Amino acid sequence: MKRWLESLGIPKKLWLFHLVTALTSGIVAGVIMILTVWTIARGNANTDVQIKASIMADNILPSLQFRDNAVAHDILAGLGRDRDILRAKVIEANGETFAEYLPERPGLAKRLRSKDLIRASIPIMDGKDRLGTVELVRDMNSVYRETTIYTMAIGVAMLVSLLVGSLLILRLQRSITVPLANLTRLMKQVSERNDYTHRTEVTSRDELGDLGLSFNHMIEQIQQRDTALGHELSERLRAEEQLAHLAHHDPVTGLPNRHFFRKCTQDLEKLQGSTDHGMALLFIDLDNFKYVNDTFGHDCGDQLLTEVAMRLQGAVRSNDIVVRFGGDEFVVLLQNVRETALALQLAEKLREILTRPLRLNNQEFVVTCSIGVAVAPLHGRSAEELLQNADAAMYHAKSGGKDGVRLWETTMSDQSTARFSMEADLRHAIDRNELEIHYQPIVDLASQKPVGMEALLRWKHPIQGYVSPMVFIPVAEESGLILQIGEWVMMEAFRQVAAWSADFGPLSIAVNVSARQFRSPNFTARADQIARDSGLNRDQIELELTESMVMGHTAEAVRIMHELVDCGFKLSLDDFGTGYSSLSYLKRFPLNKLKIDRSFVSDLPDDAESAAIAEAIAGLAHTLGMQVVAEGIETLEQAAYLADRQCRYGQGYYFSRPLPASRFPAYLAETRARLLLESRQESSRRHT
Ligand SMILES: Nc1nc2c(ncn2[C@@H]2O[C@@H]3COP(=O)(O)O[C@H]4[C@@H](O)[C@H](n5cnc6c(=O)[nH]c(N)nc65)O[C@@H]4COP(=O)(O)O[C@H]3[C@H]2O)c(=O)[nH]1
Repeated sequence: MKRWLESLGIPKKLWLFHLVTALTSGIVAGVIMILTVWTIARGNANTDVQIKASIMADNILPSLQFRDNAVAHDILAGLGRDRDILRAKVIEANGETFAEYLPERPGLAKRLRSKDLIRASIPIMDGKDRLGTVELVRDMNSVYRETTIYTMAIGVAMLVSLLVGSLLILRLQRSITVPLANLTRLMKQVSERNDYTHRTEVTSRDELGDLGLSFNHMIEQIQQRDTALGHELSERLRAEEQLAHLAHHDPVTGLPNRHFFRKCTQDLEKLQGSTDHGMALLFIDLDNFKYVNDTFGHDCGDQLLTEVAMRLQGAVRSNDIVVRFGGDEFVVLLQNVRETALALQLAEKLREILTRPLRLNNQEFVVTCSIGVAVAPLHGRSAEELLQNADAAMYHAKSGGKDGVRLWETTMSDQSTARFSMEADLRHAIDRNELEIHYQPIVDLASQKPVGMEALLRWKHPIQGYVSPMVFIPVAEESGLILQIGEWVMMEAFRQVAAWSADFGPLSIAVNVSARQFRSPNFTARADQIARDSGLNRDQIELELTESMVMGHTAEAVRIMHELVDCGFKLSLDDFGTGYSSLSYLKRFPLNKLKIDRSFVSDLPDDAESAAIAEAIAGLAHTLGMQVVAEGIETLEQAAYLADRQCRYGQGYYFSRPLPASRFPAYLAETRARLLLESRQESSRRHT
């Protein structure tokens, strides 16, 4: 029963409740009312018969006194109009019937035998004497009638109230079930379809109305959270995608990066077992990217890289992979290429495409590149091995004059290893006192007097002997060791020249500064501190910069140069004329000297072109208020030629090779003595 009740819906429960309540209360009330009506009707009938009997007793008294029973009978017959009176009788005191009236009613005898009769017996008194008794008998018909009528009225009232109650219940039931059904439908929509757009209609202000409002509010909040969550989720997904893209792609060119390359080659190797199916790897390094980047700024450099990336991608097949491997390094993985001839042919094609002129910042550039090629399985069975070998081949292409393609050969690995071991050895060079500075005099060309010197670094390798700075300075630059080495050179040279200046009078010292040193954040402060510690005057110190390091990021370079000049250092521009000198910039630089590169000096005075260049540089420097130093003077003619063309200073083997510190004082002393002697001889010749 309980289960059955629980399984019923609210409308049916309401109906059941209503029926049970209405019927129970109707029946109870009906029974009580019928009983009450019955009791009252019976009481009324009883009273009525008593009253009638009393009246009859009073009326019949004379008939009894005069013993006229006919009159008595007539009086009794007057009760005949009352349909409920069944018998009226006058009994004398002696018990004999004086008069009796029996109305003519159908079934009177049967009715008189009924148990439900009301009897009234009233004495007929004459004063204090009782003459007889009036006896009336009536049946219960009127009581039954009355009770029946009431019962029917109650029944009708009950039916009407049941009907009205049902209508009310129907309304009540609708006012409950409709909002509940709406809520249920909405909830299903939310839970099954995650659709938060709908709201339930709130029509009442009762608890159900509150429930509807609360539900709508809840949906509203869920919708907002859902939207926010969805937004957040899509943001996060986008960020994750972006991160994944960034982790595997180069932001400048959009090409896959080295991480992508490694992952991709690992996947390929897993898939295909090894590289036996054929794979060629091209390692491409741009030859003059650093110059473009330093001279024309990073934006220009980035444009160049993007253009290179586009050209490479446009030139390979769709299943080949082009990767930006590092700064100006690109790797191209050619799939299903087994023949070295084909790989070389493709590499040559790429080299040719890359060297086609391109325009950046309204200027035309030609970018050359060096390409190393390694082909599987001949030059390596794994992508990593191929990469190393192609890299080594690329180095050889570069050191062989750049702008070329080289196929990997077994001997190359040894040379690459040698480069790495050089870097490792160089790290210990300072600690192991393997570095030395040699000093090359700088001479006043007119008087031939040494006025200063250039510090030139030497590395005395324990096994290889003297290693040229042309070889180890690039390694030091690339590895960052140049910062430490450069500081050591300044410390050693400043200290040394301070000591010689004390003995020989003020001498100037020119120190080469590398690009990396120049751009290091605290270069000026460090140089200033080292100069202070050495005791050497700042105006004796000349820092040699190169064109490429000051032409790029000009504003920043000019700022650093001014910082150095403000500290009291002199600045000179080394190897002038070999780079891509922008003369318009030159006048913005606070330079003290221009150094004519020895390549223009070596062919002097016969080569007209070199002579014109040397002369132009000297003239330009003169116009800009700078002094000129010619490098690489090897002959008297060169010295004389340059001296005649506004070139005040010179250095070169003609005057002296770079000398170790131990021999430099002797050189100074001898030169001075010689010059003194020569000047005395000259003056005595004049006098004679
Ligand atoms: N053929 C010929 N050569 C002559 C003559 N006179 C001088 N030289 C050589 O010319 C180079 C001049 O130095 P540089 O142009 O600054 O070029 C330098 C400079 O760029 C760099 N370098 C040397 N020492 C340092 C240093 O301490 N720091 C930095 N950053 N670079 C250095 O290494 C380069 C090469 O230095 P070195 O091999 O010492 O070569 C030196 C010098 O030995 C001559 O008459 N004929």
